[in-house]
Amino acid sequence: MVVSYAGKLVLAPMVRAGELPTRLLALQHGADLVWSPEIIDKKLIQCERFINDKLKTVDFIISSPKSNGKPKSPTLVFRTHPQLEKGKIIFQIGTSTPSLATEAALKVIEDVDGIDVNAGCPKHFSIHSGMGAALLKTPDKLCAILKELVEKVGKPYNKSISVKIRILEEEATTLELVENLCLTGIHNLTVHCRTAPMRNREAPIRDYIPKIHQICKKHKVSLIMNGAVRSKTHYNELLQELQLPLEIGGMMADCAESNPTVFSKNPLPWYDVVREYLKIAQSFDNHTSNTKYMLSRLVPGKSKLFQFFARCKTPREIEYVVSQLGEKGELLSDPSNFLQSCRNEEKLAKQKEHDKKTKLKQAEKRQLINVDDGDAKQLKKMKSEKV
Ligand SMILES: Cc1cc2nc3c(=O)[nH]c(=O)nc-3n(C[C@H](O)[C@H](O)[C@H](O)COP(=O)(O)O)c2cc1C
Repeated sequence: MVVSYAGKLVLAPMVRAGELPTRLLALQHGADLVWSPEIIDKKLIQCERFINDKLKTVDFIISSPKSNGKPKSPTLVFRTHPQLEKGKIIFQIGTSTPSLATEAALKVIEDVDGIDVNAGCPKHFSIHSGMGAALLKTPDKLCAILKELVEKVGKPYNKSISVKIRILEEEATTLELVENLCLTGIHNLTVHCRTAPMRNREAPIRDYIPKIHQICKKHKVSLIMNGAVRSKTHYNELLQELQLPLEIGGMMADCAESNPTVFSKNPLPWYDVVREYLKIAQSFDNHTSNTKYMLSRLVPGKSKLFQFFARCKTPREIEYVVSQLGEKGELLSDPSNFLQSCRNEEKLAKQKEHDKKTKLKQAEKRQLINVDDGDAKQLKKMKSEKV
C-alpha cells in the first residue's frame, strides 16, 4: 500500500543525525514517518545489499571503496530495520540526473516506503554539482527527475515519490514551481519555509503555505510544512494559529535532533533520552563516531557529562560514562580516572603493536640476510667450479 503523508508529524532527513537509532527512537515516541539522511545517487549505486542476520537489519554497504588506489574497510551507507521501520521509512536521494536517481532508487525501493528528492540543501557540496537547492533554479530538470522516478520506480513498485523544496523569494514563482511539481505525479511535497540563503536560526516564512496547500489539494498531493516546528504541541498550535487544515503535516529537524522524543505529547527529559538512545545505538552496533555526534546534540553543553562523553573512544567507555548518569541527569561519580586508565591501556596496546611490528621487520630483515648469505655461498661455489 502506498504510504500516506496527510496530517503526519515526521522526522526530517538529517545527514549524520538521521541514522537508524535516532529514527527508531523517534518512531517509539510517536513519529508517524521517518526520513533517511540524504544519500547521493552515485554513492548508493556503488552499494551492495546485505541481510544482517545478527541485527535483523538490511545493510547497504560499499565493500571496498578506494582512496588513492588503496582499498579501504567497508562503509555502511544505509541501514534499515524492515520490521521496526515497516511502512514508515522514506529514503532521501541527492541527485541531479534522472537516470542516476532512478538507478539509485531501484537499489533500495524494496526496502523502503518512498523515495524523496532533496531539492532544498543549500550547502556547497550539493549545489556545485546541481543537486539540492540548485534544482530550484533548474525546475525542468527537477521535474524530469521526479517524472522518471514516478514512472520507473513509484508506479511499478507501488511506492510514493516525493520532493522536499524551499520557498523561493517570490510567492508567485513559488506557486508556479509547486504547480509544476504536482503535475509530475508525486505523492507528497515538503516545503521548508525558508529561502535557500536563509539559515535555520532565522524565523521561517509560512505565509505561502495556504496557497501552496490549495494547489497541492487540487492535484491530490499531500503537503508537509517544515521549519522551526518545535514539538507536537507546537505543531498543533501552528495549525490553529494559521488556520490550516489538519491534513497538512509537520516535519521537525533541529528540535528532533536534540530530542528525538519531541513527537510525543510528553517528550522525555534529556537524561532519559540519552539512556534510551544509547540502548538502541548499542543494540544496532552504531558507529562510535555517530553515537558520539548524537550525544553531543542530546546532552546539554552545560552538563558535566558533555565533556566526558566527548572524551570517550569506545562503546565500553560510553557505557561506563552513562552508568554514572543519575536519575535526574546529575553526575554520580567522576569518570575521569576510568577514562584515564582507558587511555593508558590504549597507549600500552599501541606500544605492544609497535614492538610486534618492529620485531617482525627485524625478523624479515634477518631472513633476507640469510637468503643473501646462501645466494652468496652458492655464487662462490659456482664460480670456483667454473675455474
Ligand atoms: C543536522 C542536520 C542535517 C540535515 N540534513 C538534511 C538532509 O540530509 N536533507 C535535507 O533535505 N535536509 C537536511 N537538513 C535540513 C532539515 O531537514 C530541515 O529542512 C531544516 O533543518 C529546517 O527544519 P527545522 O527548522 O525543524 O530545523 C538537515 C538539518 C540538520 C539540522
